[in-house]
Amino acid sequence: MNKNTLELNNIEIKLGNQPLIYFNEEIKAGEVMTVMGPSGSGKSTLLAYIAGFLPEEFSAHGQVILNRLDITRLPPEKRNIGLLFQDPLLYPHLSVEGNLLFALDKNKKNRKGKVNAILESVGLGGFNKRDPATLSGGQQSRIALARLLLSEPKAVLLDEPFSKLDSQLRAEIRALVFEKIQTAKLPCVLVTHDIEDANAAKGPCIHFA
Ligand SMILES: Nc1ncnc2c1ncn2[C@@H]1O[C@H](COP(=O)(O)OP(=O)(O)OP(=O)(O)O)[C@@H](O)[C@H]1O
Repeated sequence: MNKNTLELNNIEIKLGNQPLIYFNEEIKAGEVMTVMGPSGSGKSTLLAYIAGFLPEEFSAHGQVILNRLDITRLPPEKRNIGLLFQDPLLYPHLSVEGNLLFALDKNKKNRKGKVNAILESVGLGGFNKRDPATLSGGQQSRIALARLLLSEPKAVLLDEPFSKLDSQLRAEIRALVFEKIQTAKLPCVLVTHDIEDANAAKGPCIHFA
């Protein structure tokens, strides 16, 4: 059974006429595939292709299959893919709770209960009314993770989400993110420059030239 699998089949991306990426890999449930390589080698471009927002300067072939469904031509909002970036990108005009409710389907029952539970699970129980600007970098990362989990993605893409954190905090947040990905049995692609991220991840490690 290949449920909860992200298949990247013969992905070929060019920038103008210039080949940038050729790529073929399968990421299983709970696995984190690490993508490393020099600046400009196409790491973020691969994530943009998987998520469905490749800029028009690029041309691409190949299939993105998520849980056996070909999502290659679906718009980003229909792909059920969660993203975390270097910046937590919290809405500054909303409280922590407001940020989390925003990510939660309006038709869900017990929305506040779900927010409380997810805050507990990322170690920030009771932070509901806090202004995101008053949170530390690590706390903001935890809220960004909570928001991602509330949106119930079927796969997760991480673009250097730990790189602004100091090394101890980085290890702590990385362990939390990997634990949640494993528990939810999600396939994940992690772009990073840090070999410690790659060592901590369970899954294939790819180097772009
Ligand atoms: N919208 C765009 N238009 C034209 N070229 C682009 C565009 N976006 C990215 N590029 C180019 O595509 C190449 C790959 O960029 P990409 O951001 O994927 O690299 P990266 O490996 O993620 O780099 P970094 O480690 O610095 O984040 C680079 O040469 C970049 O300049």
